[in-house]
Amino acid sequence: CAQGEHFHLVTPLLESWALSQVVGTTVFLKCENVQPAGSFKIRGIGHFCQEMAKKGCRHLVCSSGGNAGVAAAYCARKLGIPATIVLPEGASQSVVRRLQGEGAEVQLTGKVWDEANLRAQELAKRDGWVAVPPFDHPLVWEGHTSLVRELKAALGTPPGALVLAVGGGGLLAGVSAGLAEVGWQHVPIVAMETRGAHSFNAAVEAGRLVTLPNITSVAKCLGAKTVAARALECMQEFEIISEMVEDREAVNAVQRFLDDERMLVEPACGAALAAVYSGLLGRLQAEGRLSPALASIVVIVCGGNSIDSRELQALKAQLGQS
Ligand SMILES: COC[C@H](NCc1c(COP(=O)(O)O)cnc(C)c1O)C(=O)O
Repeated sequence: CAQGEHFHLVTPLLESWALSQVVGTTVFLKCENVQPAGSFKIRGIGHFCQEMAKKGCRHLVCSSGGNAGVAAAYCARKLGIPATIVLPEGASQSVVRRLQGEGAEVQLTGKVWDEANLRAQELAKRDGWVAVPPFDHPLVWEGHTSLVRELKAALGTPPGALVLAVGGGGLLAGVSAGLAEVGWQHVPIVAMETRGAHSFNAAVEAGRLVTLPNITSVAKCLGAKTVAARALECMQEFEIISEMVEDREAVNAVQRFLDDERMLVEPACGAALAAVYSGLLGRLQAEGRLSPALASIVVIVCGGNSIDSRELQALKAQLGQS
């Protein structure tokens, strides 16, 4: 559909010489970090907000680790609807500043997203208010499918594997739906989390939804204590490999990506990039869980606003990295 009909951009699919060297096969980067509002979220959140506006919603309220909130605030401004964004207390100042810049009211409450979400659900009871789900809603997943249509248009033939990060599982659910839509349902998805925000991996290991006791990872934007049920269902319908990396691997990947491609992304995105930089993809090939001869690999560079050079230095110091 014409650009004017949706808020997201068609993003570049860059062939990365540097990451291709690391993996030994062609790595394409789907650059969602250059989307308006700074991450892939605009796809699903934009679609949801536009549908709610058509139904006469008068106030949007979004609980978020940060990026869904920035997307919701951006959409609200474009739609001329007031927005209230509820974030956990530890949310990065750069995100709070950005939200205020978008004209949204910001509330900080709770230690993790799940607690902020309780406040958003309360506020959504007000007349004309609508809660914008950051990851667990069919309209959000439907909006995210646009990413896969763009991959199909750009590549023609399916990639050997797709790498993405999992927080609440909305991106995974949307990409899976997109793969089914374009006939690529057999493309393996490497679903990455950081330890301490690994609600999807815990659910996969247990065979049922698991609620983590807390979020201990620095990747707060992956910090949903329970993954969406739909994400776990996708395990039955698609080729999904659930993997976990340490915080230091995710932050190291952020640094290496900055040096390799001159783009700064947050640790949530570093979790996906760590599949390349930590050697995990090579290990999966050696174990036979991925084909040794992959035609190409697409990494979804999900982006994220919760990072700047000062925060990266602080993270490296906190994790004892030079
Ligand atoms: C608690 O936070 C959930 C959600 N962030 C989710 C997120 C993800 C994972 O997407 P999901 O699996 O939640 O759809 C990946 N990469 C980035 C940069 C993200 O911000 C949010 O912003 O509210």
